[in-house]
Amino acid sequence: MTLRIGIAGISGRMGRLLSEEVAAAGATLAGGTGRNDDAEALFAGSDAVIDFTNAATAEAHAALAARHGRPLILGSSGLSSTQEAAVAEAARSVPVVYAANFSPGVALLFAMAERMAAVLPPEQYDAEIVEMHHRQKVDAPSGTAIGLGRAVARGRGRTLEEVGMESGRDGHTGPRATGPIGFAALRGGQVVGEHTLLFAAGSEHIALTHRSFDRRVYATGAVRAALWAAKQPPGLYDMKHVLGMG
Ligand SMILES: NC(=O)C1=CN([C@@H]2O[C@H](COP(=O)(O)OP(=O)(O)OC[C@H]3O[C@@H](n4cnc5c(N)ncnc54)[C@H](OP(=O)(O)O)[C@@H]3O)[C@@H](O)[C@H]2O)C=CC1
Ligand SMILES: O=C(O)C1=N[C@H](C(=O)O)C[C@H](O)C1
Repeated sequence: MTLRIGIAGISGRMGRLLSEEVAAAGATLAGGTGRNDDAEALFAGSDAVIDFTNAATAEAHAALAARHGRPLILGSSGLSSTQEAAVAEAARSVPVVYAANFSPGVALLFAMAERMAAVLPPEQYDAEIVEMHHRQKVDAPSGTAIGLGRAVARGRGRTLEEVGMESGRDGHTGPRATGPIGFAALRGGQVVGEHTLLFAAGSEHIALTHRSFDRRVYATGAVRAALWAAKQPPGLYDMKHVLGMG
């Protein structure tokens, strides 16, 4: 029997592509919801649910996934620490794949960022993250930019909260502090998603850039994650686990 996958946010930019990718993967589209639909019924009638909606809805859907015993694939970004704690709580009873970015390229970028940060001393190499997205995006910095920041902090043996984030520089900011990671967010046009991590030192710069040209790459990754998650024990996973890198 094929896996029945439900899609929360089915009419959105990602939701429409996800419907196509579910069919392309040979799975069954169990149904989909928008803002005014019955999420309870979606979870009851699906073997796994993919959510690309928004932060508040993602939190509610994490609780529904746990209540119905359904794997959850979570792509929504902009979650607060409290909302992320609710996702982690759900992952105690069901598999949850929570990825800031479902493209394989970004999974590799995170791994490389962590390794580079482990080698380049923060006293000499300032880490700066620049991202650009389409004008409809509502959260900043992007989930992927925050994920990159977390990877850099991890490479430096700390958390992002410990090293600190410097974003929205404007006016008389004073010299750059040593340690915090800088973030800049650009918005405009129809840019699907671009991220650059820059390590800047006195005598050299090294930059890693990822560009998505088609958001289908995220949809393919999310469906792959759903098929994978359906066979996993409860736990909090991300794309590196799905790709066998974790
Ligand atoms: N992790 C990843 O790889 C990626 C993550 N994203 C993230 O996914 C999210 C969605 O992105 P995108 O598709 O571009 O955004 P859209 O705004 O195009 O789509 C979101 C959809 O969710 C719907 N929605 C809102 N509230 C609910 C609800 N309570 N129940 C069900 N559906 C609801 C919206 O409906 P309505 O229009 O009625 O409000 C809308 O159709 C964002 O957080 C984005 O950052 C995006 C791309 C890749
Ligand atoms: O909103 C988007 O479009 C995207 N959101 C994700 C993010 O916040 O990182 C992933 C990708 O960059 C596209």
